[in-house]
Amino acid sequence: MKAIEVRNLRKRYPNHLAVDDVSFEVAEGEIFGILGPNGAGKTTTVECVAGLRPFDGGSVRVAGLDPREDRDALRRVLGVQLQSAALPEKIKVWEALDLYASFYPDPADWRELLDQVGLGGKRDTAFKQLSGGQRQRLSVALALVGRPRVAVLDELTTGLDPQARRDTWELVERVRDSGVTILLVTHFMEEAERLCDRVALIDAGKVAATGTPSGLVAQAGGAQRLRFRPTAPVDEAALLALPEVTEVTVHGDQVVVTGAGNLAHAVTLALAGAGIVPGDLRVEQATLDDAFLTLTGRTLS
Ligand SMILES: Nc1ncnc2c1ncn2[C@@H]1O[C@H](COP(=O)(O)OP(=O)(O)OP(=O)(O)O)[C@@H](O)[C@H]1O
Repeated sequence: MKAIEVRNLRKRYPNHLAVDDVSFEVAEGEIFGILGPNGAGKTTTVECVAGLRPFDGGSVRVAGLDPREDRDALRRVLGVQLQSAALPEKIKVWEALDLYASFYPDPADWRELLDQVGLGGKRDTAFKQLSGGQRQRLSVALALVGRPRVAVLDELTTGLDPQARRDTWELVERVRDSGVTILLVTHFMEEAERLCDRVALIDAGKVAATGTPSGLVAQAGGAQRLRFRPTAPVDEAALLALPEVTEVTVHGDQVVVTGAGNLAHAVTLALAGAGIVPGDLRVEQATLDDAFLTLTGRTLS
């Protein structure tokens, strides 16, 4: 059985078709990403998956359960961390966890969970006194306190500084290693590339493509770019004749070579043969953003 199955999901708000046709499957133990720009319909999709929003068409199963019919059973297998997790300002960290734990028949030991998310020293701190990163980690702990099989994490690292973001990524990996399947919503390409086993690229309420991050990049052409300042003029035609090269452009004293395969090796070898040194050589790999652009004509940001 798949951990999550979404088929032809459709959700219309009064003035807006937010989710037009979204289908994907998530296997047990996967970190599955929903990646797309602001307004693409990501949050609406996961809210429908989590049983928090009615939808107009299609079907959703989480661990075989229908969020519309099996609400109580769903609550026991699914943990949800949403973008706008609002807690009372004065509630202490331990009180929030204790409260959430009381909703479940067999909750996790929240003291252990606090240590796992790195908030062991903050148990008596009021919610309003936590930093952004600490609030995010508390929201992950709250999503996990019911020992879910599946966790939904929405825009988990938005607003965090780079170090807090990396810490949160490690936390998510540890959660997955403990056996939880994760559905992760993000509009950060780096986050999807770093964390996700597979990704659905969502644009304007539709899935543009689904696959592994590297597979999606390769599917969209998998282009690489080399930039360098040659010590002597390059023979553009000779570079273009290499099977790895698709384009050569010269901007002032900088040359940009685009291609695929073992591009860096082929080009540097050809340059060496001509006695040219590629100064300031930089190799740029195509990213999920490039893949998104190729597939949709839009960028993620
Ligand atoms: N409650 C609502 N009523 C009406 N329209 C809504 C509602 N919630 C979202 N929308 C609209 O639906 C579209 C999809 O919103 P959604 O929040 O699902 O996108 P998203 O991909 O999660 O974006 P973001 O990353 O900005 O959260 C947007 O155009 C949004 O303005």
